[in-house]
Amino acid sequence: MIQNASAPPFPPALFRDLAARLPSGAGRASRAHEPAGPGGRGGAADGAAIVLRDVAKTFPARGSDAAVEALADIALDIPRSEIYGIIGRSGAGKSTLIRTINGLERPTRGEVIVDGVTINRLDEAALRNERRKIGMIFQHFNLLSSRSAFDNVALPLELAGLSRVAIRAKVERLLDLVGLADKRDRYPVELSGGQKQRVGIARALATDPKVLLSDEATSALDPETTRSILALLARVNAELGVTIVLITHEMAVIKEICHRVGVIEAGRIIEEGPVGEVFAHPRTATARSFIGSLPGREIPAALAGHLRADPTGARQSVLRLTLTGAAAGQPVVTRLARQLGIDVVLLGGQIDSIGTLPFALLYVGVPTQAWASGAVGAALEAAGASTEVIGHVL
Ligand SMILES: Nc1ncnc2c1ncn2[C@@H]1O[C@H](COP(=O)(O)OP(=O)(O)OP(=O)(O)O)[C@@H](O)[C@H]1O
Repeated sequence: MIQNASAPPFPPALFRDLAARLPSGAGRASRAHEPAGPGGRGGAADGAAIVLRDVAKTFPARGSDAAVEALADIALDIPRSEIYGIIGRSGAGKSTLIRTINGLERPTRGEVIVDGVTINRLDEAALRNERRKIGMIFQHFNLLSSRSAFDNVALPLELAGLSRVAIRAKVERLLDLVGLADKRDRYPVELSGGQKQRVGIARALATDPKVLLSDEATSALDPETTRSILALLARVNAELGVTIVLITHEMAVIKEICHRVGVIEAGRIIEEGPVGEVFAHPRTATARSFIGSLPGREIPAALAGHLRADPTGARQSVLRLTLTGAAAGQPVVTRLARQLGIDVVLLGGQIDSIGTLPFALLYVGVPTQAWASGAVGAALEAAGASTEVIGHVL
């Protein structure tokens, strides 16, 4: 069954209704990349939704397999009502991290505090109770195939002991919320991937969680369906105020809806900050490579084979310019050419935005002599461009 990728109906009254029933902080209208708090730390005044203090997780040696240090010294503050993305390659520790946040894994060391409660100190019964504040969605949806969409969403409410009447009212509202009112009696096998994920989101929201964890929730979906699911998550965050932590290996997902991002590698957060800042000024090779993997960000193929690291005898130096905010709207390249009286060749790039932040990445060629003199670098710095030399051409 093909999912209609166009935006589903989201009756505003329905969001208001759900928001009114959620605890403080919910329903705050914050748009993606524009968290409500100062300095991009939306809700910093309310405290963080999730705090990880020096969290480590080592899986013990088993048989001939050595022990694995999956997480090491993770310290993170995830502000309330934000969308926090964690990106990393396969085996970096993403799933272990998210499973540690919802108490499925107990850390070997450190503290995991969700909504003020140190969850790794709770006994099983208290943890089960606390988990109601934490919803989770999965790459492969994890729906029960023997239950209809309605009954899948109803399950956590049945477990919580709600009456049939209350369950019915709530499930109908949630199915409406995710745009699936007309599919309530369908079984998972009769739904598209995007529709199954909508059921997953409705089910995760059933217990009015303060935090929603998303474990590669769009990795099994096509690009259009991915966008529609991400739009739904952004709306859940903005209108219900639910803090979302999503793990992914795709920078496009981070770019689309996250306020902040943490880059995880070998069990450590090696870089973190507001998405715009990390995109504009990545500090680690891993972050640069994730950003470079976005369409339009790679070095133009026709150029890649001709680049040399050594500028000796080169005619042209190839620069990668990153312009964000006001600088992205300025005629930086023409000004550079005029100011220094040099030819500047446009070789490739992309004009884009991260949320509402304008963003341009340009590959330009300048005379090697002008680059070597330092004049080009100084003029670009004054214009607010972040500049990297990526090679030289004979
Ligand atoms: N239950 C376990 N027992 C032993 N080792 C484990 C266990 N779970 C994870 N690991 C190891 O911990 C490391 C981190 O795994 P994790 O699944 O968290 O990575 P990931 O970033 O989610 O990877 P992927 O994107 O491939 O799912 C890996 O080396 C993995 O083999």
